[in-house]
Amino acid sequence: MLYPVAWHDDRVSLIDQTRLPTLYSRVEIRRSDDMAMAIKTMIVRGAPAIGVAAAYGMYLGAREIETDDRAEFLTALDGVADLLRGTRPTAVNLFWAIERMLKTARQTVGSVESIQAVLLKTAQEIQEEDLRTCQAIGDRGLEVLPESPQKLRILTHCNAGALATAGYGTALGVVRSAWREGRLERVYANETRPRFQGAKLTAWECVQEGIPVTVITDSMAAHCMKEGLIDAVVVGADRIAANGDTANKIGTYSLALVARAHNIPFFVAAPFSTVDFNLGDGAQIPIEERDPAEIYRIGDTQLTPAGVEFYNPAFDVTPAASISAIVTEDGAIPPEQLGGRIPSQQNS
Ligand SMILES: CSC[C@@H](O)[C@@H](O)C(=O)COP(=O)(O)O
Repeated sequence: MLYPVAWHDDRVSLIDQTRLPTLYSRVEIRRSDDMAMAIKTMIVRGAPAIGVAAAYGMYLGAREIETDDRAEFLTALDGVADLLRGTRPTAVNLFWAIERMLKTARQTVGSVESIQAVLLKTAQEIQEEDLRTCQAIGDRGLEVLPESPQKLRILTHCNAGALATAGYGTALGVVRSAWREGRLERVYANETRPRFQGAKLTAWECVQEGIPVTVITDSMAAHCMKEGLIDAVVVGADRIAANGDTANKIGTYSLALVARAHNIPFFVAAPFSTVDFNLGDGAQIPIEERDPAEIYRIGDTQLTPAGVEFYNPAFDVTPAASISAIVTEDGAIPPEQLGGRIPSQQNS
């Protein structure tokens, strides 16, 4: 199993996802500002993995605070939270994990040292919970996949795999479970412009596990559906509003539309930590805009002439009505019923 975030004695070890698939390497993180930078530069990426990384970032920041005074400590910890919150705006798991760490710190009675110890334990719990959650999502996904053909061809977008979570993955968790149960023929992976998470990361994960994978460019999805090559689409999510509208990697929305046009089921696989029950609908989800260089340059190659302008939104919002079901750790939920399913810990 792949673990993109790992705690080792006194530091966090991250798989450097900017270097895959050419090079598998790990980056050692000892400070909260380095963790913030790792999230911003996408050394670690994918909503649940960002949440886990931010939780450890909060602990690293807590460890850096030099005071015995509880009030001073909690004020300084708010500063760490602000630093980490400023890294990426769309994936709600980031904010969810930071809030949970802050709440834990405020509720812990005792010395600063004891709060620091509890924060490390909480970050580890968030990580372990996400791994269990993803395994549950993967297995519960089997309940909604089409019954025929016996072996399915599943199309996915971006990377919602082990690399994007504590391990196992959400959308790719469903793929992994289907593969284990003999229900998968192959994965079609959209390359996912502009950063190629599908071509680089999803394909790499599949190759690691011997799961047959075909990479296509994003513009080929409709054609492949028309050719009868796709039985189901399964994607992850960065933030889901209470009405089921779902923000995920740019290109997901058009994929949902073409899936509907071809009568192919379109599933979102995500943990409850990705649902933002405070937002009534997807129009309120903040969409990250990234450096235009992601569009106009690949490696050292400049793709466009000088003088053109760019727009580089990293995510889009798929309306709930275009989603067949949201596969959570509690099973598949019709998007319109999501609002009634606030888990108790998010209700408080
Ligand atoms: C289980 S990960 C789900 C999403 O976070 C994933 O599909 C995605 O859009 C990741 O975007 P990224 O910009 O690579 O962080």
